[in-house]
Amino acid sequence: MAAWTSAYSQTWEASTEGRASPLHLQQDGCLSAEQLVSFHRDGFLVIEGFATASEVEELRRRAKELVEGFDPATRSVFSTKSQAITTDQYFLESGNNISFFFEENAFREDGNLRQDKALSINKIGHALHDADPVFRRFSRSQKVAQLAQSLGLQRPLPVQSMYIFKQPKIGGEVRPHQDSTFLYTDPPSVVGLWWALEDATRTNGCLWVAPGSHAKGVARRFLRTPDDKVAFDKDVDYLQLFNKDEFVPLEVPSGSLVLLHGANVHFSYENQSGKSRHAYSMHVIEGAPSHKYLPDNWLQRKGEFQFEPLDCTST
Ligand SMILES: O=C(O)CCC(=O)C(=O)O
Ligand SMILES: [Fe+2]
Repeated sequence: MAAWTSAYSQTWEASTEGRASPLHLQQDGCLSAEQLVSFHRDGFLVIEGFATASEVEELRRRAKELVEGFDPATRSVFSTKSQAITTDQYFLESGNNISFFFEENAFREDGNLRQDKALSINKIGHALHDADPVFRRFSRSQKVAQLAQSLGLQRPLPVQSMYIFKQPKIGGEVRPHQDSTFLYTDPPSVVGLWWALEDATRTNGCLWVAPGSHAKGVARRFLRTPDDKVAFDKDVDYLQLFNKDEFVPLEVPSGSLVLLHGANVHFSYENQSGKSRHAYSMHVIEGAPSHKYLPDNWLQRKGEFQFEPLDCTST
């Protein structure tokens, strides 16, 4: 086991000694029965080596290109602390396209960027998996479809994707939250697929998850109001519901996939280190008629791209 192993996965490894690797996919590209048990028990699962080095490289290169082609005059700041900033039209429309969100601390008081735009962007979202050919290819690859199916999704439907930079020094904190808050289906079905595109460590702001937190259900929703604003339906302080010491760090090497149950509570600290922590994340729901994607979710598709399921015909 490499030096990456977090406190959590060491425990896992010890308790599964002698069995097939709990940290890798099976040869057939599916999750093992043990991995499924672990995912449903804990609300998350780490799979190392899911993306190859060349896939990681390709996604990183493409993100770099997208940023190079972006004109920072059209600016929007991403903040999980103050959602008010994200209520603008740019945010709402980003569910349909490729939009760029700056780090909160990217700007000087005079409004100019502190550093190069390539080191100032918090994330790109939220339709990379549909609107960009390179992200589309990876997101809709057979191995991703197979993984989604092996999680039990009948009609895996990706609804949101993000390239997250977690920039050196200014990479913002992501406050504790549940992904189903933002992409609610009735009944809930969201699974987050989060790929490390660089080694993620405690130093550069890895994910922290509360094992078992999904069992308490989804605490609140983030809604699009009838006048096209966004708001939470209630105030929830996750750190009152969970102690900080219930969270474990997921220190994972580049190429790892972290699966997050939609009700899992997770967060990441700001990145105070000099190293970035790039990640690509895609949220998938059950797209079968048994599950309804609610019309008051903030992310609604209009125009060119409609939601489109992963192609499971060849898996
Ligand atoms: O990358 C992070 O720090 C948080 C990402 C996240 O919350 C997600 O992808 O659901
Ligand atoms: Fe999340």
